Amino acid sequence: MTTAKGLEGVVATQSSISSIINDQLTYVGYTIDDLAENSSFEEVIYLLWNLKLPTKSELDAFKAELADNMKLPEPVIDHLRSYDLSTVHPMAALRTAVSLLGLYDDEADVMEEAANKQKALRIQAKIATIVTAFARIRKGLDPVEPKKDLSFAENFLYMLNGKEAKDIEVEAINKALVLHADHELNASTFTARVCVATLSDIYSGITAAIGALKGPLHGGANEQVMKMLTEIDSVENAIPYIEEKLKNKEKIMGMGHRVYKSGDPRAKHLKRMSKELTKITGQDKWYTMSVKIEDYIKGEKGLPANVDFYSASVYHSLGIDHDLFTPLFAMSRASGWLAHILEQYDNNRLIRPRADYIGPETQKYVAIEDRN
Ligand SMILES: CC(=O)SCCNC(=O)CCNC(=O)[C@H](O)C(C)(C)COP(=O)(O)OP(=O)(O)OC[C@H]1O[C@@H](n2cnc3c(N)ncnc32)[C@H](O)[C@@H]1OP(=O)(O)O
Ligand SMILES: O=C([O-])CC(=O)C(=O)O
Repeated sequence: MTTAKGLEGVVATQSSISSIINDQLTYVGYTIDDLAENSSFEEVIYLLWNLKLPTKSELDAFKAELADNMKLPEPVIDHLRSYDLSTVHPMAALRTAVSLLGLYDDEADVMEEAANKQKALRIQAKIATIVTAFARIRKGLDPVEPKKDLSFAENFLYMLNGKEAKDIEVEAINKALVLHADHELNASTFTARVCVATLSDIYSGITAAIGALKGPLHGGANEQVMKMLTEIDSVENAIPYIEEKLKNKEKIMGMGHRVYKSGDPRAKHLKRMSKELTKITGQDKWYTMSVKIEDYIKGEKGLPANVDFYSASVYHSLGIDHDLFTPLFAMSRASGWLAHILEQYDNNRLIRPRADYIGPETQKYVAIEDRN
């Protein structure tokens, strides 16, 4: 048996959803650069789920359906109110709430394609409502109901802050949502596919995926980047801080990638946004510090910044709480998870790799009173 630690280089499935070839990311053949500049998040969700861009009337109908499904069942809101708000991480709350949503969906275990597509829509629509309801409840505020005439990005900011956002904020969130929507067989998407390949339900698949995204080697890195920047605090302190971390063999969050070697094509968009937004808000030290770190790590270790690196200063300059950075990633990536779940159901086979056993050879059972 040959083992590929961390499944590096293993091709585990075929997919028509997104590709990473020569460090270029495409969704259904459209480059991420084109989509980031031109598309709305709703258009991207439609693309990932239908493998084609919508016409104007298809997009209008899809947006209306999403908006219609954003409201949460009351018991889910009550449940969010029941946590110990001082200790629960929003990713844990989101993971639990998505699982709970399944209990209020009569079709949760109906496996027909049409029912699964409807559930995908319901989950995608409700995920921003969960994140924002939790964010408000823990501040002692009431959740804000979504407005049907707002886009997904507008509604997220509206439900979070209780007032409609400025155009520049909406553009930034929309672009971030587009950039994070799908990424081939990343750890959380693979998790979702493994889960539903047992023919388990869609809520289980998304719950499992949220759990995988939460980790700091994956989506959880964006929160850790901001923690690091906050600890560094000044531009002068950036390189000495990083030198110390590298000396201690610690990883620098937001740097490195399993697949990209020359650079993550999403990072340049977030870098540009970070420059613009930190300047407008008079907090350009976060951007300057980030550039210094990026250049230093590239020079010292040859590692590129990944999608999580500049998203941290972007979200910070939009006034978003640092522990909401990964839930924001999840709101976007849910669209990719759901696309992959539907694709997995469509051409399913149980996912079951082997392990190369390296434990003790066959042993004789020892009665408990004879063990030492
Ligand atoms: C949305 C996303 O999930 S993007 C990724 C988000 N995660 C992060 O930003 C966390 C920091 N980065 C990392 O931990 C890694 O680069 C990963 C997890 C993204 C990719 O990891 P892998 O491909 O498994 O690389 P692995 O962890 O084996 O590292 C290979 C070598 O590069 C080093 N390395 C990799 N990333 C970093 C880093 N961020 N800082 C310092 N050294 C690093 C490792 O220490 C290792 O060095 P060694 O061979 O001397 O032991
Ligand atoms: O693909 C990966 O390994 C991680 C990543 O960048 C993502 O999920 O967006």
